[in-house]
Amino acid sequence: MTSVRKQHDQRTGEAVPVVELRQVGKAYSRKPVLHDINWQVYTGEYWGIIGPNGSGKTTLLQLISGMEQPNTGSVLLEGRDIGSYSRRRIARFTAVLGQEGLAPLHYPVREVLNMGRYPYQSWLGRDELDTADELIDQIMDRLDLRSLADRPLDQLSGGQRQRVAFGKVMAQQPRLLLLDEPTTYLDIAYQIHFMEWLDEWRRESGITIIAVLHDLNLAARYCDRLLALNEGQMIHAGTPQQLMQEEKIRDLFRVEPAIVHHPDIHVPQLLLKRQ
Ligand SMILES: Nc1ncnc2c1ncn2[C@@H]1O[C@H](COP(=O)(O)OP(=O)(O)OP(=O)(O)O)[C@@H](O)[C@H]1O
Repeated sequence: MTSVRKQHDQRTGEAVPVVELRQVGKAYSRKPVLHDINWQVYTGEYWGIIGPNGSGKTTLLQLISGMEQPNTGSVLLEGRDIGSYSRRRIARFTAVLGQEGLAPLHYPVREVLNMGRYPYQSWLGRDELDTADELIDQIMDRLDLRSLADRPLDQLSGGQRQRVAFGKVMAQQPRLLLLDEPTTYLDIAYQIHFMEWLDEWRRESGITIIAVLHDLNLAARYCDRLLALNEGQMIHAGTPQQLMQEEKIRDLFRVEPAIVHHPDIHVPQLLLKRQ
């Protein structure tokens, strides 16, 4: 797998954020859904976005992926306004994995993984990476997909399709990975496998990850930073230790929390008391 290098400002020598939001606001049909978001994400960071339903998490991801445009402020990728990038350039830079994974189409798994290489292929289908086939093989091994290589997607379970979707974004070799509740359809064993694969990939390649996660315990365990949104406002940004505090979780989600510490890895974990 290729590794991602940190970008620096040539004049000042300072690290340039991979993603920067400056005073970003977004409204749908005049209804504001994000207000004045200022946020910087640096190479190799792993951010979890948390917050109640409807707080603007998916909209934030859509602004960073270029699917939606802000009404006010600007979104920058490596210091340049996202509007100045071509579609193909964004497809090489950013990969998006949603909770739905992939539609159950009649395409074999290997071909679907190969679709992740489209941004690198000429119109004749030639990949600019000579070792693209080996890359796909490595990904299939890592994700336990070898035995499914020739099976069409529409004969796989939802969880298997989600693994294929993950393989496809790995094949895309992005610098930035955006995940929207990626573990929703996975059983608890695959949830942990998935988060471990992601962690391994990040450590090897230095990829930057931003993930919307409803499961605060997974977020606290794997992310090194959390951003909390409430009604379109950025309420907190900090480490899991800073955010996973009873008062903050109570205010954000209107629940009665009890924070305990994981017995092995000493990260804060959430239990819910009866209301
Ligand atoms: N395409 C759209 N058109 C109109 N309103 C939208 C659109 N997309 C989102 N919204 C509204 O924007 C607000 C934020 O939605 P968003 O999906 O970003 O929230 P979320 O935090 O991801 O929610 P959830 O946790 O339920 O997935 C909601 O009130 C939603 O109804």
